[in-house]
Amino acid sequence: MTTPEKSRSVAIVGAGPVGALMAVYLANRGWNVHVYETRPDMRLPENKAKIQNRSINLALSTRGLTALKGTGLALDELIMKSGLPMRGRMLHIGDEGHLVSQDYGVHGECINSVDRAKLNEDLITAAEELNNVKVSFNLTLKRADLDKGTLALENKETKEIISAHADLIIGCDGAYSSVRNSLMRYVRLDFGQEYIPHGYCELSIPAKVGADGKPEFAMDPEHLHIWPRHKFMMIALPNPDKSFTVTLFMPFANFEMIHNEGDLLNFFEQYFADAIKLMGKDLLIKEYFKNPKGSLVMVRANPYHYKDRCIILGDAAHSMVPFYGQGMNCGFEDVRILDSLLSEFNVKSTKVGESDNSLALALEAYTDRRAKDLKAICELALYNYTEMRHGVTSPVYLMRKKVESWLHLLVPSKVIPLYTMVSFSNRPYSEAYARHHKQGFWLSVAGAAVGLGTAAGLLVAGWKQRRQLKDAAGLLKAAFLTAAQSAQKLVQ
Ligand SMILES: Cc1cc2nc3c(=O)[nH]c(=O)nc-3n(C[C@H](O)[C@H](O)[C@H](O)COP(=O)(O)OP(=O)(O)OC[C@H]3O[C@@H](n4cnc5c(N)ncnc54)[C@H](O)[C@@H]3O)c2cc1C
Ligand SMILES: NC(=O)C1=CN([C@@H]2O[C@H](COP(=O)(O)OP(=O)(O)OC[C@H]3O[C@@H](n4cnc5c(N)ncnc54)[C@H](OP(=O)(O)O)[C@@H]3O)[C@@H](O)[C@H]2O)C=CC1
Ligand SMILES: Nc1ccccc1C(=O)C[C@H](N)C(=O)O
Repeated sequence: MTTPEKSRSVAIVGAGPVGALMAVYLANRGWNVHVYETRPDMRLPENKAKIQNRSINLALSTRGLTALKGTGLALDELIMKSGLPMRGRMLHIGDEGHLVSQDYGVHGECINSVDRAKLNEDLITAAEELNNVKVSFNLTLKRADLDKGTLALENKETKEIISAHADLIIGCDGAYSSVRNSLMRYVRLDFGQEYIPHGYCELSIPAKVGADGKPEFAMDPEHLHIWPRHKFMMIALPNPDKSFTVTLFMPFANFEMIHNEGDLLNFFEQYFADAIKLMGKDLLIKEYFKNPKGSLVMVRANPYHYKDRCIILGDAAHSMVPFYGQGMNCGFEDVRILDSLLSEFNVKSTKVGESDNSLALALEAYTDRRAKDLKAICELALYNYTEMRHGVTSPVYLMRKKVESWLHLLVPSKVIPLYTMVSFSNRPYSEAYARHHKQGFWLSVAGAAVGLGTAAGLLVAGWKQRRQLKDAAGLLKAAFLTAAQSAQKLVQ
């Protein structure tokens, strides 16, 4: 007698961007999907006010777009309808905010500023439009029994505990994941949580009124604006209503030194004078004191799964600091990769007898293959903070960037800038990381050679002219530092 086929049911905990996208992918495979979300439905007008002023926009790039496209529902196009392409960084240097543009890619590649709430709402709607998806709000997962496949969920309003069942439980419930807490009781889960000493506060630059009375951007909207101040920084991303969402990242110790309006204005006059003009003092004061000072946490976990019963994805598995603009992109890539493994291991939408362990194998392969990539992007995200707040102003960094871009144009298969590999490709993060290090030595040598050559040329051509001597001295210094770095790397 053959065992009757059993439809696979999946409970996704968390209807954030990753949970909603996972729901679409699994529904496309014919699974029965139920998503449980602790928050109220943010598409309802009465709930909108509750989520205001929390990380309003996000940078969406190739990995995220590839996963959205992979649904076959043109979700990439839907989200990009209101996305604003940013082709580079605009640095606001010094007290007067002298502007310097640095392109992200040599071929005009862009990352895109998208509205977090709208993206999340669009994905939930796309999931709900599929017949086999149900989304329930106001339900908080309290605990899960992974062997039995049961979930205990609390109704946020009535506090009643309801129970649900699923063959597979997927934790997409963010950095403080409850599914992960349950998973820890079933597997020897290596786990780490680390707060960095820096936090963030969101501010804004409103649209200005144009000559025709219509709203206009107060700064160039095709850039991600950065005020690099070495130990801290401020950034701004454009919004479709022509405002900018500004985020001030700095050590909590510095936030704690600002007690009143006077302290705040003194601090901004000293470091971000050009931004005060754009924000307006009143709005700056109002937003700074009203908006929360968020913390920044890194979470690492391994493994990500338990048998064929549970897996964690997105921030639940790998919360990272936001500085590469990759957290959500990486979470979307998690979904795409898990889906491709379900195909590779021929996991059917129905379970075929007790001996069908295809799902367990697919989940195991996910942990095995994904771990090194998630480790790499978490490290890169942290590294990018130093680059954004400090590196972008250093001559060594600038020279390396230039040389790297030239070489990429000349020999694109041999030299690819790290930023291009991370933000404009789907190449595994660990490969990008390893390749960047390999390229590093030769780039430093090439950088030093270019620097020395240019400096020597300048010296010969204009040794009498002080200004050129100054330029040459700068370049020589950069070349020397680059050469010293190369030598150091060689010794290591
Ligand atoms: C300041 C800042 C800027 C960022 N900028 C970018 C960027 O530019 N680009 C980028 O790619 N990433 C960015 N990120 C990272 C990005 O926000 C996250 O990686 C992304 O939100 C993760 O999505 P997620 O669905 O895994 O988790 P979340 O977005 O955290 O969603 C989790 C969901 O689960 C729900 N939930 C939690 N607990 C429970 C429970 N017990 N029961 C039921 N539901 C639950 C939550 O309410 C939430 O809706 C940024 C992060 C920050 C803080
Ligand atoms: N990597 C990072 O540094 C950061 C990442 N993020 C990511 O972006 C997502 C969206 O951000 P946002 O909307 O601001 O998220 P929230 O700050 O609103 O938090 C989302 C969820 O996490 C819970 N939570 C918050 N702080 C803690 C804590 N210290 N301990 C336990 N649980 C906590 C909240 O529970 P409750 O509803 O009970 O308050 C809520 O369920 C986050 O969920 C996270 O994944 C956000 C901030 C920093
Ligand atoms: N979205 C962000 C949120 C916070 C901090 C940085 C970003 C970035 O996107 C940085 C961008 N990738 C850069 O390297 O210039």
